[in-house]
Amino acid sequence: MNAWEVNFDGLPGLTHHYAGLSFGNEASTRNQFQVSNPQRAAKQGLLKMKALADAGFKQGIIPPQARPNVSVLRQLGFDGSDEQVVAKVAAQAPQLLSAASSASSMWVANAATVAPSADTLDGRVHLTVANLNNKFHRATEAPTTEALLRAIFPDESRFAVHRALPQVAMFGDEGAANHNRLGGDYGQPGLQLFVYGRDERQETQPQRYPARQTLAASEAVARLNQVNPSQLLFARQNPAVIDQGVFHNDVIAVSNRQVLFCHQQAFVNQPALMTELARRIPGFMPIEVPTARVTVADAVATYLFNSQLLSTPDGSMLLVLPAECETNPRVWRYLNELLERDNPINELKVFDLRESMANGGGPACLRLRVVLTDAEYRAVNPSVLMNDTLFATLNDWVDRYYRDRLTQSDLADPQLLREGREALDRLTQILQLGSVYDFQH
Ligand SMILES: NCCC[C@H](NC(=O)CCC(=O)O)C(=O)O
Repeated sequence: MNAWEVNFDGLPGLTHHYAGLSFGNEASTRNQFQVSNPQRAAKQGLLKMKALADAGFKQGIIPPQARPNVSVLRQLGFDGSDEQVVAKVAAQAPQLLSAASSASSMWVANAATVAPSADTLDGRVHLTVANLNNKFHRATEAPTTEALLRAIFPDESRFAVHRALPQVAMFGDEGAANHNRLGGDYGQPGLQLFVYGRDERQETQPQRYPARQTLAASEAVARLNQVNPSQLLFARQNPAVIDQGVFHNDVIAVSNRQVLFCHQQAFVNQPALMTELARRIPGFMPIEVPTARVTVADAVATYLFNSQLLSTPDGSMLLVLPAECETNPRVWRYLNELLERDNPINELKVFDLRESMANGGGPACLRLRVVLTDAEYRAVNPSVLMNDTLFATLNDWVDRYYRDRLTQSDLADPQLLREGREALDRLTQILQLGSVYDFQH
């Protein structure tokens, strides 16, 4: 079956700011209380989407969530009108207002785990929403993520959207950021490699930072997504790299078709894993970057592996990288040698995504990959697919509603709440999504 990889990018929201909410994500901690520029964040995201759409890749968009999240603040005991809720939390617990205002839903690699129809027992595309249980500000994303995915993939005869796993640590699930699909053409059955950081039943844990994804969660997602059991493999991320800031597997590995581009220290028992992958994937091509060339610290600082590895029509591959890779001489030298070597990667494309990067989100974090057949692609809500008109409309929309400067104290401004709702109401019309936000009900 002919199929495509369609990338759906999350759009940074109007309250994008640096709150230091993600312990274990070193960029988040380091940049706490820096001044953000939500308008620039959104435009950087839109430019990546447009450039890839112009280069012939299929590209969609996933809108931001409504923030501050007033309903979660009510759940925590703040009451009154919506404006009063915001005023009270700002005065009594500004860190909670910050968490309830996070624009973290932009990192849609954590929105869900996707199984293409070629891999599933019922022949539908399955998407299981991630519970993001490890961080409060992210765990609140799940219900709206589910509503958005249902609005984007409405045809239940082709798409199955599953709600998030139970919200407990045992089932901590971070979505596609800990999931790789390897194989041949996109439309052929692939091998789904689920990567977990923690298995509550055994094994040592990272010492310093939390492991967000559990094996029990990965197993449940594979069941929900009806992945053919013969196409499944579970592997453990190296706890030592989690302790160095690799909070998701997509900070240390990226795959496309037969290629797995990863650091030498990415996985536990890595040589055995590579042997197993070589046995199960025809033409498997690992590209393992040795520590002697690029350290884990360099990988975390530059997000070398948080790149998008995209197939071009001639069968070669393109690596989409954040600008931080270009300014690190070791990483940049390695990448340029990679182009010369015998492998499918023959082009690098660099994007300025600094607003997102400063919170620990690179090119791969910003996109959710959904492999779709022609018929499935035609069943996607067409209004979310990127083209010249949508790009122009969204740029105007960003200019109209987004601020170019935001700090923690600005979150208390009741006008920010009103601006956000007006903007998202308009956005759901542009993208023809119907009523997906709480405030619209
Ligand atoms: N895949 C990239 C996810 C980045 C995200 N950062 C954050 O939520 C930081 C938010 C802040 O600190 O303001 C996270 O750690 O889950």
